[in-house]
Amino acid sequence: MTAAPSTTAALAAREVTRTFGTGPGAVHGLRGVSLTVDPGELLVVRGPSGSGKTTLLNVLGGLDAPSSGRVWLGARELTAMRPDEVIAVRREEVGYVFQAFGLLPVLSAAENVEVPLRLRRTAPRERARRVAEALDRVGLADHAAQRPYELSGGQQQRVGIARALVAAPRVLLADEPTGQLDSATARRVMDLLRELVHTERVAAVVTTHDPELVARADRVVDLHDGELV
Ligand SMILES: Nc1ncnc2c1ncn2[C@@H]1O[C@H](COP(=O)(O)OP(=O)(O)OP(=O)(O)O)[C@@H](O)[C@H]1O
Repeated sequence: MTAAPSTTAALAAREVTRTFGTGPGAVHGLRGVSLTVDPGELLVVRGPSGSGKTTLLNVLGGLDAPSSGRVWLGARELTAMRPDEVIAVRREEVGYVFQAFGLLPVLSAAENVEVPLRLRRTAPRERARRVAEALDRVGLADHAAQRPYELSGGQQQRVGIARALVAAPRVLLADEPTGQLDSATARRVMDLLRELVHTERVAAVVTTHDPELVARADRVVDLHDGELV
């Protein structure tokens, strides 16, 4: 019997498993993971390499389907949707921050931030307004025209955060977002991420090994061999 998610949770997973392959060689990426994240909450998922952190984020964000179990974004069950519905809901509801920033090198900071709005077919004037606002929130209003290679690592990740939040998603997923930053820069980026999660009321799931990042969580869970412990 699978319990229904709390009505206030922005994100919920119940008894999620993800198995790669079959038979004796099968790899159990996730084994019965259940969690909920509320709006404005920063949940850190900590775990050693290979514990299933990336697999969990992929399943929570609808980039991968679980082998069993259920996932909800708000009241909508991702695991009950057709693939095209999942893609549409993902664009509407989920922002991603990547370890290696994931910026397109030929685009300026502003154009990178604009990408999710173009995917959602937001009108040009509204796009320009939202991009300027998002860059301002991450302190990069004066760097809008610069390409990623003209920015520091911390600035590039701030562009990544602006891009993830520009379309006001319900959920933010970040896989080792400070993994490529020196510790002082990582602290500043984390402080910004935490502040934005709280002010924008987005439900965030962030994976990390970084103790600085763990210290800034509202809640921490540990993943070991695909299980929450
Ligand atoms: N597409 C796949 N096919 C087969 N096995 C996979 C696949 N993706 C992940 N795995 C396996 O599932 C387990 C969890 O992997 P995952 O990448 O989620 O771990 P992780 O905690 O994110 O690790 P890291 O911190 O090194 O990124 C590992 O044993 C991995 O080899």
